[in-house]
Amino acid sequence: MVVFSVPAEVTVILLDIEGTTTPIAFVKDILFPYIKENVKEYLQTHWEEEECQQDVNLLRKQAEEDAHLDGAIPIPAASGNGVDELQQIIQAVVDNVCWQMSLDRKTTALKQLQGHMWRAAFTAGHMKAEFFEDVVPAVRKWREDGMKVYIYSSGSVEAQKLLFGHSTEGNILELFDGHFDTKIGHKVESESYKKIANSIGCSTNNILFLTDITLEASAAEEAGVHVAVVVRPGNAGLTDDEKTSYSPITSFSELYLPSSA
Ligand SMILES: CSCCC(=O)C(=O)COP(=O)(O)O
Ligand SMILES: [Mg+2]
Repeated sequence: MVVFSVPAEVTVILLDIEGTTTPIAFVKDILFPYIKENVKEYLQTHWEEEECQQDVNLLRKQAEEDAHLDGAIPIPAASGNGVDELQQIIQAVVDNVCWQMSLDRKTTALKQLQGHMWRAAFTAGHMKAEFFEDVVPAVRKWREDGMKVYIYSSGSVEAQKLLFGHSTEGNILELFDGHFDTKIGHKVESESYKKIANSIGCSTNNILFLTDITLEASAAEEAGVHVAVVVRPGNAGLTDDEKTSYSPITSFSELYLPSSA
């Protein structure tokens, strides 16, 4: 049951994660609660480490940019005033992280810390990433048909590699030619897709982007990228207008590649 014929000029498939390869429930019920439940202890344990200090500095910079936003939580710099001050700063970081997460913000600062925190849970085998059942067979088939397959998610590249390296399907990292995150730009900005094409070494019209978010789809389209919007169980539904404007698919098996004929 083919519902989307992939244009012949497409040589690269670019995949979103949450709501596209992976159920939103896995992110909202497993990945995000892990952060909220463990962030304070993580900061207390790793505070002196260079990586943790870099994460905190990036969060502090983000907090300064966010100062004008309703409910924004500043992160004070240390003045060297002892244990009480340190605990206050840690609490401010915790509150800032929880505030950002309550708004499902996709800032590089938040995503970088989350990626570092998930490392322990994935590598210890406490968490295994989940994919919709059509995902892995389709990606294998696309690669056999000569497609390159990349990931573009708001989750940090480090987090993406943890996810695909520790999944219910095992380590499937080898299926991907590369990864992009918000360091290249935000997913709702068309410039990001031009930069991705440039980095891959192709034209934007050689790329097909699969995502569940129509704002991301329209930004990609504006850059000349082909898009198909993915509708999965647990995703927000599309409006009638969105159903008409985009090409909704419910499974990767609904894509038809001319090269596979
Ligand atoms: C390694 S992805 C973790 C999920 C996440 O943090 C996220 O923000 C997912 O966003 P996406 O761009 O994949 O929809
Ligand atoms: Mg998504």
